[in-house]
Amino acid sequence: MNLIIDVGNTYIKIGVFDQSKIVAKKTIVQNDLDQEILDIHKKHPLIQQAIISSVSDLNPDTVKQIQGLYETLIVNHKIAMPFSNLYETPETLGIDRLALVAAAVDQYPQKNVLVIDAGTCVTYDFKNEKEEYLGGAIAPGIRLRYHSLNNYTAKLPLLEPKLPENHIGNTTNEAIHSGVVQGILYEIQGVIEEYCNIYPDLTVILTGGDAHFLSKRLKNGIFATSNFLLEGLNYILAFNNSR
Ligand SMILES: Nc1ncnc2c1ncn2[C@@H]1O[C@H](COP(=O)(O)OP(=O)(O)OP(=O)(O)O)[C@@H](O)[C@H]1O
Ligand SMILES: CC(C)(CO)[C@@H](O)C(=O)NCCC(=O)O
Ligand SMILES: [K+]
Repeated sequence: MNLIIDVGNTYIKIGVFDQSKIVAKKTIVQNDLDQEILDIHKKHPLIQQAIISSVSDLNPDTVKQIQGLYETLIVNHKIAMPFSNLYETPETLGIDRLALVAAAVDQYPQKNVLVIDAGTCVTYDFKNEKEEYLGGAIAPGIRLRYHSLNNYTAKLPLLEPKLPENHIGNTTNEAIHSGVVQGILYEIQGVIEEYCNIYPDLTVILTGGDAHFLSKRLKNGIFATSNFLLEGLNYILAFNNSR
C-alpha cells in the first residue's frame, strides 16, 4: 500500500492506495500533518511506500518523519515521468501540474487531454496523443477572485462562493457572484473551445477542490473527478518503481 501526500497552496490532500485503488482520503491543514501521519501509520500498517508532492513549503522535520516510516519518493523536476515535458522552463513548472499530467497519461493514454484543476489557482494543462506535455495556463481560483475584489476596492464585500441566479447581477452581491463564478465558467468554456478547435477529439478532465461546484454549470462530456492529482502521484510512484 502507498501513502500519497499532495501539499497544495491551501490544503494538504492525503490518500492511501492499495495498488491503483484509493482506500482512504483526507484533506487537512499543514498544522495537522504530523499527527495525521501517525494516525494513518496506526490505521494502515500495510503501507510501505510514500510519495510527497509539494507546491508550498513543507516542514523538513515532517519530511524526515515520513522518511523514517516509509521508503519515500519526493517529487522534483529530476525524477522520471511517463511523458516528455516540452515546457520551456521545466525547472519552474509546478509539481502538482506534473502529477496531473501523469494521471492523464495513465488514464487516457494516446489521447489529447486537457486537465483543469480548480483550486487556489485554476490551472490548465495539456498533453497530446504522443504523450508530450505542451503547457497550459495559470489563472486565479474562485476564492482568490472573491478575495481580490474585496482587497483591492473600498466598497466590495467579501462573499462566500455561490452560483449566480442570473447572468445579469441586479444587486452588488449577485453582480460579484456573476463576475466571479460565471466569469470562471465562461473562461473554462472558452479555453475548452480553443483547444477543441485544434483537437476535436479532446478529453477534458475537471478536478480540484472547486470541481464539483463548477461542474453543476458545465455541460456533460467533461469528466469531473476529485482524486485525479492523488491518482497521478500514485502512478508516478508505480512508474518509478518499475524502472
Ligand atoms: N477556508 C478555506 N480556505 C481556502 N479555500 C477554501 C476554504 N474553504 C473552501 N475553500 C475552497 O477550496 C478551494 C481550494 O481548492 P483545493 O481543495 O484544490 O485546495 P488547494 O490546496 O488550494 O489546491 P491547490 O492544489 O490548487 O493548491 C478554494 O478555491 C476554495 O473555493
Ligand atoms: C500554479 C500553481 C500555484 C498551482 O498550484 C503551481 O502549479 C505552481 O506553483 N506552479 C509554478 C509555475 C508553473 O507551473 O509554471
Ligand atoms: K490548482
